[in-house]
Amino acid sequence: MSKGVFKLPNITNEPIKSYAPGSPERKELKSQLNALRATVVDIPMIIGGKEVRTDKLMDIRPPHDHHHLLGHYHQGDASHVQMAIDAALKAKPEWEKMSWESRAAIFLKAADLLSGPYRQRMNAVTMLGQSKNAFQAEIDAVAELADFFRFNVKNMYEIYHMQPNSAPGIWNRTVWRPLEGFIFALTPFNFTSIAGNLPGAPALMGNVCVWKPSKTAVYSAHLIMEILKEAGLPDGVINLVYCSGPTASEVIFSHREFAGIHFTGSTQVFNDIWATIVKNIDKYRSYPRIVGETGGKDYIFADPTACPREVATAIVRGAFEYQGQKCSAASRAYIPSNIWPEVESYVQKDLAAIKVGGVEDFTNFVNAVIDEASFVKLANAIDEANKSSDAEVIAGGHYDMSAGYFIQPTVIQAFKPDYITMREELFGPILTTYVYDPEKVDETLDILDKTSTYALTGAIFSKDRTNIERMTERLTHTAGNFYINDKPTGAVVDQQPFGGGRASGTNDKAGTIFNLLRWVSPQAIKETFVPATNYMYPNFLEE
Ligand SMILES: NC(=O)c1ccc[n+]([C@@H]2O[C@H](COP(=O)([O-])OP(=O)(O)OC[C@H]3O[C@@H](n4cnc5c(N)ncnc54)[C@H](O)[C@@H]3O)[C@@H](O)[C@H]2O)c1
Ligand SMILES: N[C@@H](CCC=O)C(=O)O
Repeated sequence: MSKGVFKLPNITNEPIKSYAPGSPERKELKSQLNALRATVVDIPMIIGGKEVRTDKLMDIRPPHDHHHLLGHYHQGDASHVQMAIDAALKAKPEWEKMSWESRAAIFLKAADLLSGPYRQRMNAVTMLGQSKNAFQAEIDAVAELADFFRFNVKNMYEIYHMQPNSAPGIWNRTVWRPLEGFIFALTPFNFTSIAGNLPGAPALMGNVCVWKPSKTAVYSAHLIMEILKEAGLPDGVINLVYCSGPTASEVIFSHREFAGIHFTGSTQVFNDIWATIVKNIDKYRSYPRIVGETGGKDYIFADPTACPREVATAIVRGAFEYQGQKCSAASRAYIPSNIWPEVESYVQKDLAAIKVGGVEDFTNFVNAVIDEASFVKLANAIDEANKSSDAEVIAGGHYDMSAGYFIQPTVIQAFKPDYITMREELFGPILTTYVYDPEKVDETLDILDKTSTYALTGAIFSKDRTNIERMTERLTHTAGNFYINDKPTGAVVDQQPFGGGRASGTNDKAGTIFNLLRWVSPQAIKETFVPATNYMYPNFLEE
């Protein structure tokens, strides 16, 4: 129990290291990569703090080098999901009782372990397991995850300070109770930080969790658990299981104690989950909290005054960093014909210079896509564009999975604004451009608004302040994260709170109080110091 109203340590964004040639961090990271490549790891599930192994071993291989074996993980089944729920519910009473400052200390310590002694191991497992280059791993797996852990503590502190006023003679208080039951964290492959934040945020607020990571991000998920354990997270507060999504869903969504889902992933999976929860609503003790950040069809829109070099740089970084596998990645661009030849020539020049290959060679800007299923989907989209009279592949277009799942950064020019790759999320290094008549800015903004069901990120480029204001207003519902003269990726915790609307999610803004408020059920307490002793009020008295 707290005996003091404590101040938090100063909380700021984790500084990002450069990994420039000759830097100590580059040397240390390279030696971690070599060491991990020379080992075959065995990764168990973690349920109730115990390592759980099965006889079903699944390979872990780098997407950019799928002939190489990094290790195995132990695949569970429905019985392990049930074990995880039981372990979570067993840990719940003690965890709920733990003081806020101890919960805060665990997550602050985890952030310091991650950004300190574990930094290069975390980068290396993310690089090898998810095919991220050094810079992309650093901004995600270290900086953003440490930021989530630290800023969530700051936000919890602010929430706990949200207290009501009290009239004389009484004391009103708000107790920020965790939810009754357990939370299910269902996490995607593409961001180690998101994977750690989805169970981490509810746990910090006093909840217990079952966590099922993506099968292609088990390596980094396991390391997050190791760090949390070392930071002092009690056994059973977060339980890590590896099984198929439908297997986990079957057990979890029919459990009476299911209290909420913290999801990030594709829109269709989230829609199915929502429908299942609705179907099962009578089974639950309380109305479950449903938080999901989902897909995108993120855009860059340039007006006729935009600077071609700036637009081209935003396209190359926004569409192709991490192989376009950021939910925020630019995947459609609207460029007016007066600047298009110059924009295209800069993009072509940059793409000709970009190196594609494994993460071990730090000069590779683009690495592999996550797995064979994604590779096939992207290769098919390129083939379709090559066959279509409504589109033309104008850059890249090559793919090869003999050594790793490599898709060359590709630009498709669509001749119709509703060509399929202008509408549907592909989640890979493919950008589709539509060149419009500079006299038709307003009509093209309407087209942009109506072409896709998503509304996650978007960027406009212009040198004209009146246009900037007009476009910002016109596009207000098209993006939860909107950028003016910048690429649509790279949101930083506490600076550009992340999340989108429409089919892109519930927009609860990870890393903010809005998200944390979903994991508490406030209780209002009124305490009266001198209770009434007469039931009558004066108005009932006779004249
Ligand atoms: N909006 C955001 O903040 C944000 C951030 C990152 C990723 N994303 C989105 O995530 C997607 C890419 O990630 P992904 O490929 O890991 O997504 P995914 O939807 O395939 O998987 C997400 C999680 O759901 C599980 N899952 C898959 N099918 C399931 C099913 N039928 N039932 C239950 N669980 C199931 C997966 O095993 C994984 O753990 C993209 O659509 C991307 O836009 C969104
Ligand atoms: N926060 C990341 C997006 C995470 C989604 O995959 C960005 O803004 O680029």
